[in-house]
Amino acid sequence: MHTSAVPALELRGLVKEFGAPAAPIRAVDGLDLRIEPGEVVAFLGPNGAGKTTTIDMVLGLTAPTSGTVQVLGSTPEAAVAAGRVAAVMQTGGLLRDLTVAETVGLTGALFGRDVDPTAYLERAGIADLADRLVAKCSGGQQQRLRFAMALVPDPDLLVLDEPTTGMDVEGRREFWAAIRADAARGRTVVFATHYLDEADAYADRVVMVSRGRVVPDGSAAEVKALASGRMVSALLDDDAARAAAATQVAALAGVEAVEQRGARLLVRATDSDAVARHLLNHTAARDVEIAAHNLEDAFVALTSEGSAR
Ligand SMILES: Nc1ncnc2c1ncn2[C@@H]1O[C@H](COP(=O)(O)OP(=O)(O)OP(=O)(O)O)[C@@H](O)[C@H]1O
Repeated sequence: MHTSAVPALELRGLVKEFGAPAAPIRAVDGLDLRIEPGEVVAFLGPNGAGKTTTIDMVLGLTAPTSGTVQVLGSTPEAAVAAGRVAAVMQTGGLLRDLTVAETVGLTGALFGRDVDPTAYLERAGIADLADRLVAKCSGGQQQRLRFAMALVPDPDLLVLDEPTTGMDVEGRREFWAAIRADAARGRTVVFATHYLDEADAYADRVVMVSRGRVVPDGSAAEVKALASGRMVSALLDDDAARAAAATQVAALAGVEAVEQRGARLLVRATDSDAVARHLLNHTAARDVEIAAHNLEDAFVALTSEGSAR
């Protein structure tokens, strides 16, 4: 990563509170982040982590409670007004009765420019849809149209808030192919997602956000490992038998963590079948359950272990 004098984005001590001052909800809780020009960065975090609130502050849609946002060396409002930052949001911004090409033409007019829509549609991979009505486009096609519109001011920074929510796998793949091809020309891209695979596949750098803060760097691989594992849980009523079983499974290959919670034994492991087999065959365990670890659990595990909060 190169360091330039003016970062594409710099967030310092960013805080956003909602609700009554007496009992505020802290959506963003002291977020620090610097993104260099040309980086493609994913904000990865579970629901309610504060991703959208952060993006809203980057776009000047809402003011921070405290802390600062600098976009390309200026305020968000100035950067947006100058067309230096543009966004692809999940919804809104489209008129159903226009065609795809007309929509891009109108976007140009809003910036006081007479643009040729074709070039933008090609870059978004939807040139073949030029004459289709917006209302007839699929969700994924509409997102690529929003992307084409965002390209019109030729922004230095492109911000996308969970742009592929609701798209099928093929739609997501095509959408990201268009974004990556564009980013290869040097544009800075910041996107929010709660798809771990998407962050992993399309970002140069993954910034994990949890409870309004950035989870310390270097933990992307840790979250991935946590999220890919399985949780085996079993009931062992007798305390001594449970303790003995805990010692036994801890020695099995691929077991990452063993915890006793009440009468339950919880085992995080890569080979959940081996753990379940051992518990059923060699201990008094009953009511054995195996569950996939999801991103949400992985974040909770990581942040409760690693954070000072
Ligand atoms: N206008 C609002 N008023 C009150 N609380 C809000 C408001 N906007 C967001 N919040 C709260 O702030 C927290 C962060 O929300 P935010 O939408 O930023 O998270 P997110 O990471 O984008 O989540 P998701 O992935 O679900 O979109 C949540 O607890 C949410 O309920």
